[in-house]
Amino acid sequence: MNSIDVTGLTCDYGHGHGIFDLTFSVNAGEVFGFLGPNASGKTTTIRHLMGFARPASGSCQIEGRDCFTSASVIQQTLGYLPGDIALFPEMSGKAFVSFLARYRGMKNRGRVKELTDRFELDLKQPIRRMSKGDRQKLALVCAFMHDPSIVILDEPTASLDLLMQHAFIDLILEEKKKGKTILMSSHRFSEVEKTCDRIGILKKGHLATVSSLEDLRKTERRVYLVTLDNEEAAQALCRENITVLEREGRIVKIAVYRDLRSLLSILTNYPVSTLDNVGQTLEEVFLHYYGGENK
Ligand SMILES: Nc1ncnc2c1ncn2[C@@H]1O[C@H](COP(=O)(O)OP(=O)(O)OP(=O)(O)O)[C@@H](O)[C@H]1O
Repeated sequence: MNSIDVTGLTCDYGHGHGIFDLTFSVNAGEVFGFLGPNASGKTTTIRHLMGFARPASGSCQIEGRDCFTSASVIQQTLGYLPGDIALFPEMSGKAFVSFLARYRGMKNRGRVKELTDRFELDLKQPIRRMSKGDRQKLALVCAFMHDPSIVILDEPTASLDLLMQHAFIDLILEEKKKGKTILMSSHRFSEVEKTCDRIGILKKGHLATVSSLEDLRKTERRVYLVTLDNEEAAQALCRENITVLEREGRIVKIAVYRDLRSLLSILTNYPVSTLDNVGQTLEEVFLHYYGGENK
């Protein structure tokens, strides 16, 4: 059984906003990255997974339970980090953690100490006095303290500094080794690259792709570096009907889809000194799906 199943999930806010006919699943023991530009529908999807909203059509299930009709059961056991962390401001971190531990019926609270040490968080301070980063650390402690088998994280490192981002990556890799299932939305390519097995990319509420990182790297798109004899030729090449990613002096970086022949036939008219196939960074692949690439 998959841990998370999303089938035809739709929430139409009108004017093209929302999520449309999303279908994907997350296997047990998998870390699944959920990516997309701002307003592409990541939080809307996660809110449906948490059972906060009833789907307009389609459904989502966690371990076979419908996320909306079984929301309270799911919420009690799941680990969840919301995108907007609105915690009780007058409570101390400690009081909030105790409140949550009681709600979840937790007996063993050893994990709280381990997590606060890991993220260097002082739980004694009132939440209203915590920095944004501290509130995010508190939310992380709350998401993992009951050792859940499934964790859903909405931009878990948005407010963390570099050191703490590393602490987060270490935590995810340890949880992954323990067989936990994690779905996390993120804008940080490096963290996704280090932790995720598969990713789904959302664009304007539609799933642009669901793919393993391995397969993403081997996309049909190849990138070539063409070095010309002079800069004028490089400038002229950029005006051809090709996808130029960038030009630096005599060197032009070009994306090619499927067939190299049309590029080769154009290049026969140019003084080419070298042609190299270069590996793409994962960031370049993502940006291609995000739609930030110019012709
Ligand atoms: N309650 C709502 N009513 C109307 N429109 C909404 C509502 N919630 C979200 N939207 C719209 O739905 C779209 C998707 O929003 P969502 O918050 O899911 O995006 P996101 O991918 O999480 O964005 P970000 O990366 O900026 O956090 C946006 O255009 C947003 O304005």
